[in-house]
Amino acid sequence: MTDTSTEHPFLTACRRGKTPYTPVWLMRQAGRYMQHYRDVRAKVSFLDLCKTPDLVAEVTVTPVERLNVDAAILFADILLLLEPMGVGLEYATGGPVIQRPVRTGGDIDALRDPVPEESLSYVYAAVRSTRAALNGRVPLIGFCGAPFTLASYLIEGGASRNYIHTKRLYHTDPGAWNALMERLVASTLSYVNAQIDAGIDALQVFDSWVGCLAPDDYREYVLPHMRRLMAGVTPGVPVIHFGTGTCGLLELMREAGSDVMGVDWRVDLDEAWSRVGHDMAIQGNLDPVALFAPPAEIRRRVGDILRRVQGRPGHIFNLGHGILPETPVDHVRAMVDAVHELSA
Ligand SMILES: Cc1c2[nH]c(c1CCC(=O)O)Cc1[nH]c(c(CCC(=O)O)c1C)Cc1[nH]c(c(CCC(=O)O)c1C)Cc1[nH]c(c(C)c1CCC(=O)O)C2
Repeated sequence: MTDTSTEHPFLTACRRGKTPYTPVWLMRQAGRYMQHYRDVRAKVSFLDLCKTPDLVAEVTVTPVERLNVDAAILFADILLLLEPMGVGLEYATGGPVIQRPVRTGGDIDALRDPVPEESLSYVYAAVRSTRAALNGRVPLIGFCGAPFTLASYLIEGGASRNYIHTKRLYHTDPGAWNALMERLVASTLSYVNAQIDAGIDALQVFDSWVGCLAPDDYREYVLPHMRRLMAGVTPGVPVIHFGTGTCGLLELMREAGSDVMGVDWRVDLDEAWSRVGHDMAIQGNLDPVALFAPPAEIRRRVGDILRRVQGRPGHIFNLGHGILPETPVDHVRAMVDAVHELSA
């Protein structure tokens, strides 16, 4: 795994090449389920942690060492890009809060356009210090939020159940909606292309909440923006496109143009793969709650997912969404070992 002269299996799988085993990493692999992370967070707030490159490197690398996963994901957050837009980003105990949500065309006009190279320079410093700490052991994944999911936080002011304000904006003022999405795409592209310049090896675009949309609304109000986003990413770095609840959207999401499709557990992986097409790689898709089962049951379920894809090159094993804070660490390690052993 320390041999940097050959490409790492994670990157080979993103390009649908044959690998000696199925590579695996986990969304939220750095987080509260790990004692080490809780110890760090006892001393520093979430935002200050994100803004301290040496601490970012430490919490990014620790799960790689403890779990033996095949990729690291930079410790950051999709909402960091919203802070320099001037809307008041805060991480409260109940989750992230936007203090001044945008609801009208006037609110959208008043947003600042972030200059990521300046206001988010701490992210690029974190990429460099994390790369140095990883020392070529595994590739580093950078990430961003997709414009729909970012817009939903900006408009709702936080998490949402029904996305009423978000949907009402495109129902009542599609011009303002498209202006907001265009600005989010432009800022996101400067943000991620500078992550690529700083040294990330792959990019994951999180459209976590896009599954709330009817397919016609996705096609009209989201897909054109996703296409421009994917087309604007500096070539050469594989792009993973992830969402949850996307069973009704997979064929449309394919048209956005990523290299890898990330799917949750609500769809069989082989069905998802044939629907997006075997000319794309696929990532997923164990239910995060399956990690609360006994290790023997976890292993059986890992085997079920691996059997569904029948060793076809281009599968990256992951959960269908992030690890939950209460998850037992030894069960996570048992899952990673099961993926490596059963796929070898
Ligand atoms: C929707 C979204 C957010 N952030 C992110 C998404 C997309 C992924 C998904 O769908 O879960 C992405 C994200 N957020 C975080 C990472 C770090 C890398 C990793 O995956 O390990 C990543 C990739 C750290 C974090 N981001 C956050 C935490 C918890 C903060 C803490 O330490 O208290 C972490 C580890 C805060 C955050 N940030 C966000 C929420 C909803 C929350 C609160 C939920 C929670 O508390 O788990 C927005």
